[in-house]
Amino acid sequence: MHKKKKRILLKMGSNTLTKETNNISRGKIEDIANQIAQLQDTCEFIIVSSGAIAVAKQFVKLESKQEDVFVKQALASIGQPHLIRIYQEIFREYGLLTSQCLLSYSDFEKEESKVNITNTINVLVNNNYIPIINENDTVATDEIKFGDNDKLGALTASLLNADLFVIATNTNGIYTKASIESGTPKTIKEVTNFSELTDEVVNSKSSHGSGGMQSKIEAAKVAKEAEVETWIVNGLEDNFIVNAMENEVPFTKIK
Ligand SMILES: Nc1ncnc2c1ncn2[C@@H]1O[C@H](COP(=O)(O)OP(=O)(O)O)[C@@H](O)[C@H]1O
Ligand SMILES: N[C@@H](CCC(=O)OP(=O)(O)O)C(=O)O
Repeated sequence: MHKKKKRILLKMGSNTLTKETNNISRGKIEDIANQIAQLQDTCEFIIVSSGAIAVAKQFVKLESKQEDVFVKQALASIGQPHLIRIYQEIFREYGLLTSQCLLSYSDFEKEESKVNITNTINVLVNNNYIPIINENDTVATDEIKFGDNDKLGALTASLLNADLFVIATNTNGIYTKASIESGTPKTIKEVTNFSELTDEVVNSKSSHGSGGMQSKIEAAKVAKEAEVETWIVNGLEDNFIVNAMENEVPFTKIK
């Protein structure tokens, strides 16, 4: 009998996509494609990817006396088609098909939009297309102001009944605060109760990151309410999804 595939929502931040440089890493996108190709018989993927602003910054500097956020929105508009082109080129080499969906938080508050998102994405996935989702930064500024696309990932994972929400970041999951302070970071392997985490988050984030670990914890809460399990994994490492599945690397599971 045909077994139902495990639906995985993968969130890639700018930081992991650039491997902490100022350029999008084609190698990282190849790593993602390679993993999806390895897992395609048992898993189906939906990707929430940032990186539009980072790509645009590689080749354009916008002149504007306007607020920073307007400039970011314009950069996102310039970078998004390039970001998707890079995904499309690389994924095609692995025999994988891609599509683009631009969403915003407010779309998740309207019943009609929710039904439309679900229907579109289900048709895409059922036809072996991998939807690549980003915030529609022309109309919404939630994520470029506060978030990390983490919440967008959580809302999408919840709406689309994902079996697993994987947040790729630049640490081996959530570390204990004491271990960060002593300089030997130690991963919290499993979280069942969010109150355990309130004291662990420290006030730092990576070079391109915007929300820090707190926004990932908030996202995991949203996912948990919809009974979706979240994994926070180190997306800088090669084969990070497969290795987490095989328990070969430290990461944080939030059930
Ligand atoms: N307890 C913690 N464990 C791990 N990282 C933490 C913790 N508290 C804060 N952080 C910070 O959160 C960062 C990850 O968030 P962020 O920079 O927004 O990443 P991304 O760009 O992947 O979304 C880490 O690099 C680290 O500086
Ligand atoms: N939507 C925007 C970025 C949103 C954002 O800050 O995301 P992240 O890289 O996850 O911190 C983009 O694609 O550049």
